[in-house]
Amino acid sequence: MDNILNITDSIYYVGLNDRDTHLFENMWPLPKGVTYNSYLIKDEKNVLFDTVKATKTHLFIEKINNILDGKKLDYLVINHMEPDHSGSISDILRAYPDIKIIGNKKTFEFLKALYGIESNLYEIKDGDEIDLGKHKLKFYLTPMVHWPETMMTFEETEKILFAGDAFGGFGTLDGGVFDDEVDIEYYENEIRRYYSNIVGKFGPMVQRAMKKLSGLDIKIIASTHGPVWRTNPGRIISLYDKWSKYETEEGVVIAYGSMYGNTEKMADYIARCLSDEGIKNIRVMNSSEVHESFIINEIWRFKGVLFGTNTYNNGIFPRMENLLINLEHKGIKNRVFGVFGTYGWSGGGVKGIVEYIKKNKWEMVCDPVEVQFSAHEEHYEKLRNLAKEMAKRVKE
Ligand SMILES: Cc1cc2nc3c(=O)[nH]c(=O)nc-3n(C[C@H](O)[C@H](O)[C@H](O)COP(=O)(O)O)c2cc1C
Repeated sequence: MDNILNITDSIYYVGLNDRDTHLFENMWPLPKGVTYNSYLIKDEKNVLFDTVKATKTHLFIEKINNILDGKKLDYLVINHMEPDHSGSISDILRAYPDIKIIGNKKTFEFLKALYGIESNLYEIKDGDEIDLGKHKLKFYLTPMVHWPETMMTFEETEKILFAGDAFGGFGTLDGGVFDDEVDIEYYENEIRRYYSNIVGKFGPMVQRAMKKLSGLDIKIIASTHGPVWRTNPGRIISLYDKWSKYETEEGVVIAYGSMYGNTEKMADYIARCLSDEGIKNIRVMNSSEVHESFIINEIWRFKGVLFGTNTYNNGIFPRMENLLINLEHKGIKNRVFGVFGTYGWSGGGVKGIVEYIKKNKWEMVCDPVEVQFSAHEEHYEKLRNLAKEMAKRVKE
């Protein structure tokens, strides 16, 4: 019985690190890896919470077998059906053919459509409870955090919330698993990146879920990604509250696209002017170099957003347009925006960004600043003015 990690005396961590996958959802970079967390309660009835990505099934089942030590697995609770958590369900069913799979109506629709599984089902409704012996589970449906079937399970004796993807983040657990065992600031940035990239679009549904859970005396939050919060669960709850309300800090993100440095020159000048105005948090980010995942993360944090682009084939520089498409998907709100850029002959880059801003009803701090080929002495006043208007708004 080696390598067994207890969350409490009878609750075990059976998740795994993934340092091999480079892109989460084949899209979001994973420089620090990711975990697929799963948990097991041993009681009169033994229950597993979610599974792991199919690439990790073998190690996962080995861990479960070690802990159960010949005992049977009675239930599998599926809080979320995304394949990074549901990928081992078929194998669990093969290993434990008598298991009952607990989920809601939508879970079972997805289970059939994804894996063809239609047997061993135990359907629950919002607020239903199941007794395990010493432990008691209560189910809370939390749709669209961030899929339609998503739910959370509260274990009432030890007051632990099995939260699915909510409160989770990127980053492997390198030894430490609990919030008090790790440098939590190292994880917080990756938790916000996970939130903004994966869950961010669903802020109102996160708020609805948090209201539903607000009466619970939660001692431990066990998400399906990242650290387990046992010492300060209030910290991740308040961060989630802030992010899902689209609240901001004082600071400006300048995201730009530039082939030959002319638009970048404007970005650097504006950044210097913002600093003159007393803004300390300024992030100048090259959209060709920095994946939009990281730019979105910074935009989720700060109130001011400046977009810079050259003109490329009559339109926005493609890497910048990609960022705009993503931000539009995320439904970003409560920010103030500004635009600057360059063109050679006909223009179209700056105009294209302004169209995005209008379409999304995002607020602009002042008119855009556009120059032919490169900014010179006569353009600096306008750029300084853009920085001043932006600084004024983010300090409000
Ligand atoms: C491949 C390419 C395509 C371009 N397409 C246009 C265009 O359609 N319309 C235009 O006005 N300028 C166009 N330009 C000119 C650039 O927008 C201009 O040179 C600008 O100063 C480049 O800024 P940068 O150095 O920040 O990339 C193009 C330049 C290149 C290299």
